[in-house]
Amino acid sequence: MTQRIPFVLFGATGDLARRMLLPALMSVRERHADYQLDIIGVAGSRFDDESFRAHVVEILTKDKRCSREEAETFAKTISYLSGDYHDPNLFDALAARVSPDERPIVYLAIPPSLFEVVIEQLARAGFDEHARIMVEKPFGRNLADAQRLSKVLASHFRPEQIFRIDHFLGKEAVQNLLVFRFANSILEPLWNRNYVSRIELNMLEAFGVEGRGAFYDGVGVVRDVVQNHLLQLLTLLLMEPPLAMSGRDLTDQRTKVLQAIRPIRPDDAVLAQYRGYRLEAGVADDSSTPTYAAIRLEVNSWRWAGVPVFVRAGKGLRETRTEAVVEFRRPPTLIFGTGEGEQHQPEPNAFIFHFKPDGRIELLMQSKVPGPRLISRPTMLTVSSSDDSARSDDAYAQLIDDVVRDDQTRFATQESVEAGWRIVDPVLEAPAESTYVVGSDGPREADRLVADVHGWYR
Ligand SMILES: NC(=O)C1=CN([C@@H]2O[C@H](COP(=O)(O)OP(=O)(O)OC[C@H]3O[C@@H](n4cnc5c(N)ncnc54)[C@H](OP(=O)(O)O)[C@@H]3O)[C@@H](O)[C@H]2O)C=CC1
Ligand SMILES: O=C1O[C@H](COP(=O)(O)O)[C@@H](O)[C@H](O)[C@H]1O
Repeated sequence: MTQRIPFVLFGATGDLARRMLLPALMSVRERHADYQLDIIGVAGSRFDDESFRAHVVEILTKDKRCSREEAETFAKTISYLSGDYHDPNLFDALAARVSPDERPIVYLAIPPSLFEVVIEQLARAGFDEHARIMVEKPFGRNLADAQRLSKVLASHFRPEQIFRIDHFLGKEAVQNLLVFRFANSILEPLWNRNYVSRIELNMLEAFGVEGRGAFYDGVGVVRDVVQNHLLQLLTLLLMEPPLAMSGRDLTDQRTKVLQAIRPIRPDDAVLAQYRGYRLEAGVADDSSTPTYAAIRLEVNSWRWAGVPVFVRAGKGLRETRTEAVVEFRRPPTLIFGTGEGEQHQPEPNAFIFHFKPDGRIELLMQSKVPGPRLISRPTMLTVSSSDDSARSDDAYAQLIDDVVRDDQTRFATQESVEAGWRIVDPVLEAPAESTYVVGSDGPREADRLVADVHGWYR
C-alpha cells in the first residue's frame, strides 16, 4: 500500500523551489512508489490550489524536462496556502489541513530572517511533536547566530526531527567520492601528509547572482558556499574511515575534520567582487560584498598537518567547474627527462574529483613517450566515469527521500555547522579588497596564496 506523507513547502514560490525543489519533488514521485508526498505550498503570493498547480506545470515544462501530461499528473498532488508567515492564522489553517500525527515533512525554503518566526509558529500550531523539519543553509549568519537559532529549534523539536540540508551531501558524485575512498584499500596508505602535498577545492561559476542579488548581497560568497558546501565536501575528502557508512560515527568523523581546521587567518584569504556586481538588481550601489574567495586552510590533525588546503569559490568567472584535487608529492629526484629541454620536473600525480559539470574521477600519472629515449609525459586516466545527466535537483530528491526514511546520514549536524562557522568567522565581515573582470580567472591577488606550491592546479 502506498503511504501518504504530507510535505509542507514553505517558500513554494521562491527561487529554490522553482529551480530545484519542485523538479526534485517530481523525481521523488517518479522514483518511489512506496509512498506519495501530498505537497502543500505555503507562501505569500496569492494563488489558490488551481492557479498554483498551473504555475507548477508552467515551471516544470518550461525547459522541456517533462511532458505537460507528466507535470499535470504531478501537480494534482499539490495544494497551496497563501498568507504571511507572521500571521498565526496561516499556521492554524495549515494545522487544519495537515494532521501533525501524520509526521509531516516541513521544508523551510525561506529567507533566513524568517526561520525563527516560522519555527515558533509551527510549534504553537502543534507541529512540534511529530513533524520533521528540513532547514536550508546558510544556517545563521555567524557562529553566535547559528547557536541562537539552534536553541530555538531545540526548544521545540528533538534532534531526530531536524534535518539541516546541504545539497552537496546528496550529490551523486560526492557519494562516489566516499565509495572511492573507502571501498579501495590501495588508497588508504597514500591518503595522508606523507604522500599528499596539497588539496585544492574549486567551485567556479561562470554566472552571476542570477536575480538573487538582494539575498546574495547580505550574504556573500563565504556564507553562501564556503561555510557549508565546500567545508562539507572537504570533510569527505579528509575524514578518518568511519565504522560504517551510516549512523552517528560517519557524521562524527566528518565533524572532527572541521574541528581540526584552524580559523582562517585574514592574510590567508583573498576576497574580491566581480566588476558590474553593484549594478545587479537588489545589490547596494556601494556594496563591498565579496563574490569571490580564495582561502588557504590548515588542518591540525595527525593525518593532515602541514598539507595546505586551498579553497576557491566565485561567481562571474571564466568557467563553471566544481572539483577537488588531491596532489601527491613529486618524485624525490629527476631521473627521466620530460622533453622540451628535459629540465622540468614531471608533474606530480593527482586525483581529480569532478562534481560539476560531470562526476568523473581522474588520476594523473606519468608514462613514457614512445620512442628511443626515456622521456615522461602526463597521462590522464579516467578511473570512474560519471552519470552526466546527474543534476543538482537530483541531490535534493535524494535528501528528501532520506528524510522520508528518517536517515540523518547525509545531513549536516549542528556540531559541524558550528565548526564551519568557527573556521570562517575571522573573514565573515571582511570586504572585497579587489575587483575582477567577468569571464576571467578571478583576481591576480589570489595567486599569492599558492606562490609556494607552484600556483593553482591547472
Ligand atoms: N535559491 C537558491 O539557489 C538557494 C537557496 N537556498 C536557501 O533557500 C532559502 C530560500 O531561498 P530562495 O528560494 O532563493 O528565496 P526567495 O526569496 O526566492 O523565496 C522566498 C520565499 O519565501 C516566501 N516568503 C518570504 N517572506 C514571506 C512572508 N513574510 N510570508 C509568506 N511568504 C514569504 C516567498 O513567498 P512570496 O514571494 O510568494 O511572497 C518565497 O516563496 C534561503 O534560506 C536560501 O538561503 C539554499 C541553496 C540555494
Ligand atoms: O547553494 C548554492 O549552490 C549553488 C550551486 O549549486 P550546484 O549544485 O548547482 O553547483 C550556487 O550557485 C548558489 O549561489 C548557492 O546558494
